[in-house]
Amino acid sequence: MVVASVDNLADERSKAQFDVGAMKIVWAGSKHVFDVTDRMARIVASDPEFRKDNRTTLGRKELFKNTLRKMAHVVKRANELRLTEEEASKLRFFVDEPGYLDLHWGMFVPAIKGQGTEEQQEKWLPLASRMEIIGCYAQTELGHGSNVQGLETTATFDPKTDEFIIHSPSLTSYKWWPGGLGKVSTHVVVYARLVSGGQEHGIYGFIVQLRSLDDHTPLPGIIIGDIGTKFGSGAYNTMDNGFVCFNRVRIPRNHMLMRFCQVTREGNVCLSDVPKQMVYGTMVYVRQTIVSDASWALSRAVCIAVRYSAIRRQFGSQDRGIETQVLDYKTQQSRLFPLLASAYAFRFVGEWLKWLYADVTERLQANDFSTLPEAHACTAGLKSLTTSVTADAIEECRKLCGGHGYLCSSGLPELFAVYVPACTYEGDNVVLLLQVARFLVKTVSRLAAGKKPVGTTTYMGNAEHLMQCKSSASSPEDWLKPSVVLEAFEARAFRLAVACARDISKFSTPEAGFAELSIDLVEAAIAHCEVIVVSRFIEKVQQDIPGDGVKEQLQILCFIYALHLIHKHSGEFLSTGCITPEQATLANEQLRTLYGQVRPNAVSLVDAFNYTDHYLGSALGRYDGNVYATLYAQALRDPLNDTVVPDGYEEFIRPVLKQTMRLSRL
Ligand SMILES: CCCCCCCC/C=C\CCCCCCCCC/C=C/C(=O)SCCNC(=O)CCNC(=O)[C@H](O)C(C)(C)COP(=O)(O)OP(=O)(O)OC[C@H]1O[C@@H](n2cnc3c(N)ncnc32)[C@H](O)[C@@H]1OP(=O)(O)O
Ligand SMILES: Cc1cc2nc3c(=O)[nH]c(=O)nc-3n(C[C@H](O)[C@H](O)[C@H](O)COP(=O)(O)OP(=O)(O)OC[C@H]3O[C@@H](n4cnc5c(N)ncnc54)[C@H](O)[C@@H]3O)c2cc1C
Repeated sequence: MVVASVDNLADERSKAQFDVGAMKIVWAGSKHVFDVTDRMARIVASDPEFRKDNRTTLGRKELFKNTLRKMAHVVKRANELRLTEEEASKLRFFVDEPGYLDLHWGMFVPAIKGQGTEEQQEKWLPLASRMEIIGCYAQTELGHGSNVQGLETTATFDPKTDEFIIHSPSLTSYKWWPGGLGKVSTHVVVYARLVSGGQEHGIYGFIVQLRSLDDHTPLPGIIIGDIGTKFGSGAYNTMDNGFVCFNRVRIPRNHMLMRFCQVTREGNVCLSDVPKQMVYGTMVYVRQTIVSDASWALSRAVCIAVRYSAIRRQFGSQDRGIETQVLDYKTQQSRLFPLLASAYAFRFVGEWLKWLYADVTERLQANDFSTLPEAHACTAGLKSLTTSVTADAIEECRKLCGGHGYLCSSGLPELFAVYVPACTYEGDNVVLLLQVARFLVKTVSRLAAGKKPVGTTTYMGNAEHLMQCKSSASSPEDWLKPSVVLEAFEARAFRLAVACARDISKFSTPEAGFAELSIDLVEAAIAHCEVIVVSRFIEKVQQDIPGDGVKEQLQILCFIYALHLIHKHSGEFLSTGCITPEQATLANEQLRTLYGQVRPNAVSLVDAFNYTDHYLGSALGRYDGNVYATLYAQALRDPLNDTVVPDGYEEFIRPVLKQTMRLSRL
C-alpha cells in the first residue's frame, strides 16, 4: 500500500507556472514590507519564549500569565533590537496571541491622538509610548454595545472642584468587554455622557486612572475584574476582557479628550465646528486595520487546507495503489479555490482601504469633512464583509481537512475561536451593514435630486444604463472580460439599492420603512461592498505586475473571486434581471475551467504568503508536508498521554469493570 509522502508538496511546487518569489512581494505589498515581515516572522519563530503549541492545554490562569510573559518579551525584544514602529508591530503580530498591547497601541493611543488636544497629546502620548502607563478603550457596557448613544455612564462636571465625576448609575452601565481592562491596564479612555449645568451634551472620551502605579491595586471608587472565560480553548482567553464600575470617581477637567468639544472652567460646553461623529474616529481607524488583517487570517486557514489537501489521499485507486489527492476533487476545489481567491481579494482591498483612510485623515486635518461619510461606509461595510467571509472560511477550511481539521493540532479550531469575535467587535457586522445601507439610500435619493455620486458610488452616476442593461455574455470566455463582470456587479448593487429606496418611500416614515426592509437593505449593502472588492481586484490585475506568470495567476484568481460570487448570489443577479439563467450557467462553466487552471499552482499560491510553520501553528499545514508523523508526535505530547494508565483508573474505571464482572457471573 502506497502512503502519502512528504514528496507530495515538492511535486506540487515543481508544477508552479509563476515566479513564487515575485508573488511574495505582490502579497506583501513591496520589497521593503516583505523584508521586514520576513525578518520579524523569523525572529518570533526562532525564539522559544514565543512557543505557542501548548496554548490549548493550559488553564486560564496559566494561559494568561504566559501571555503576560510574552507581551513583556515583545517589549524587551523591541527595545533590545531597537525596532521601528513598523517592525515592532509586525513582531507583535507574529506572536499571534491577543494581549493587552493591542488595545494599548491599537485603541488607547489612537484615541488620544485622534480626540486629544495638542496639549493633551503632549502630556499623555510620551507616557503611553514609553509604556509608563498601559491603557485600554472602554466604550461597551453590560447593557449597551452597538447603540453608542445609549451608553449610561455619566461624566458630570463639578465646577466647584474643576473635576468630572465618572459614575456608573446601574449594573447595565458597568463597562463590560474592554480588552486589557480586567487585569492589566493602569489607565482607560472611558466613553461617557457629558453632563454639565444639569444638561446632557453627548458621548465623549475621558482618561481615567484605574490602578495604582505603585502596587497595581484599583483606585478608590473602582470595582474592576475579568468578565470570564470565552469561547474556545486558548484563543481569546489570553486577553483580560474586563468589567469596571465607577462609583463617583473624580478626575481633573483636563482629562476629558477635548479636541472636538471643550468644557470651560465655568462648565460651558463649546462644540467645535466639526461633525459630532468625529468622536467615533478610533472605531473607523480600527475597522480599517481589521480589514487588512482579515486577509492574514483567511490566507492562513487556506494555506493549511491547500497543503493538507495536496497531502491527503482518498479513493480513486484500483487494487490498493496510489489514491487521489483530495485537492484533485472538483468539489474540494469549488470550496477551497474561491477562499484562496478571496484571500488575495481582501489583501488588495485592505491595501486600498489603508490609502482611503490616509486620504480622509489628511482631509480632516484640513477641515474637509466631505469624504467622512464615505470613509465610514467603506470601513464599516468592508469590515463586515471581510470578517464574516473569513470566519466562515476558517470553519470551511476545517471541514475541508476532514476529521484531522477538528484536532487542535490542525491549528484551525483555535484560529476560528480567536477570529470569530471579529464579526462582533468594532461593530456587529449586521449593524455595520445597516450603516452602509443608510449611506446607499441617501446616495440614491441625492441622485434623484441631480447630485453626482463620487468615490466608491461613482458607478451609480451611470443610473439609466445600470437600470436597463442586459449582460452581453454569450460564451464562458465572455465572463473573463472585466467590463462584463463589473457591469453585472454594478447593475445588481444599484438595482437592489434603488429598490430599497423606492420601497422605503412607501412607508409612513423613512424610519419605519428602514426598519421593515432591513433584510433587503443588508443585501443591498453586501452587493455594494462586493462591487468595491471586485473593482479593486480588477484594477490591481490591470496594473503592470512584475514576475513571470504572476499577473496571469492573479487574473485567474480575480475571475474566480467574481464568478463564485455570481454563483453564490445567483438569485439576486437573476431576480434583478442583470443576467439570464443561461448566462449564469456560462459563468459556472468558466469557473470550472478556472479551477483547473489554479490546480497546478495552488500550493505555490499559498507558499507566496510566506508563512513560517510557527505562525501557521498547524500539523496539517507544515511547509514540508510531514503531516502524519507530526500528528502522531503531537498526540503523544497530549497531557492525557503523560501516563499509560489514566488518572482516575482506580477510582472510576476499576470499580465499573469489577461491577460488570460481578454482573456477568450472576
Ligand atoms: C513595543 C511593542 C509594540 C507593540 C505594537 C503593537 C501594535 C498593535 C497595533 C495595532 C493592533 C490593532 C489591533 C486592534 C485590535 C482590536 C481588538 C478588538 C478590540 C475591540 C474593540 C471594540 O469593540 S471597541 C467598541 C466598538 N463599538 C462599536 O463599534 C459600536 C458600534 N456602533 C456604532 O458605531 C454606532 O453607534 C452606530 C454607527 C451603529 C450608530 O451610531 P449613531 O450615532 O446612533 O448613529 P446613527 O444615528 O445611525 O448615525 C448618525 C450619523 O453618523 C454617521 N456615523 C455613524 N458612525 C460614524 C463614524 N464612525 N464615522 C462617521 N460617521 C458616522 C451615520 O452614518 C449617520 O450619518 P447620517 O446618515 O446622519 O449622515
Ligand atoms: C472579543 C471582544 C473584544 C471586545 N473588545 C472591546 C473593547 O476593547 N472595548 C469595548 O468598548 N468593547 C469591546 N467589545 C465589545 C464589542 O464592541 C461589542 O460587543 C459590539 O460592539 C457589539 O455590541 P453588543 O455586544 O451590544 O451587541 P448587540 O448590539 O446587543 O447585538 C446583539 C444582536 O442584535 C443585533 N442588533 C443590534 N442592533 C441592531 C439593529 N439596530 N438592527 C438590527 N439588528 C441589531 C445584532 O446584529 C446582534 O445579532 C469586545 C467584544 C468582543 C466579543
